[in-house]
Amino acid sequence: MRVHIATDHAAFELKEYLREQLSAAGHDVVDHGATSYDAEDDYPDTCIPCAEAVVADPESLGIVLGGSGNGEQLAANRVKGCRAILAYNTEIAKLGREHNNANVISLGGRFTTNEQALEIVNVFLTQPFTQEERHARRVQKMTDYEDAHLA
Ligand SMILES: O=C(CO)[C@H](O)[C@H](O)COP(=O)(O)O
Repeated sequence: MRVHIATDHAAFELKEYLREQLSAAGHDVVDHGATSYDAEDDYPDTCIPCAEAVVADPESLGIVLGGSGNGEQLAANRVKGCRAILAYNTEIAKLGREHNNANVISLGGRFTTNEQALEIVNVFLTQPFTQEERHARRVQKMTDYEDAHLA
């Protein structure tokens, strides 16, 4: 699967780890930066382009990383068509795919080990959306809102 990934400085090492692990597992990983550690960088600069790439490539999924994951999720969700969840365990990641058809996962690198993050990401990448009517209906209502109100 093609996987778009982005981070700020706070999870730079985690991004490098995930990129290596996911590439080794056969995923086509597209790295949207940061490309080096810079304590003054800003998460919207990498997370928004990452979310844009996911929306433009509907077969792909995305990962945004930061210290908490909060701002990174917020930044990704500025992009029309992006459904980013903040996940802190495997069950939340699973539900994000099953119920919400999330296409981006946000993780807080200051609150998870590299190994925990990889486990969460692997669940996210492998769990399909259920397609159940009630979940599809709710996701569609968000899409309808975007289509009606967002450029
Ligand atoms: O998690 C984040 C945003 O939600 C950022 O990674 C975090 O705010 C960066 O903090 P600092 O500039 O103090 O390293």
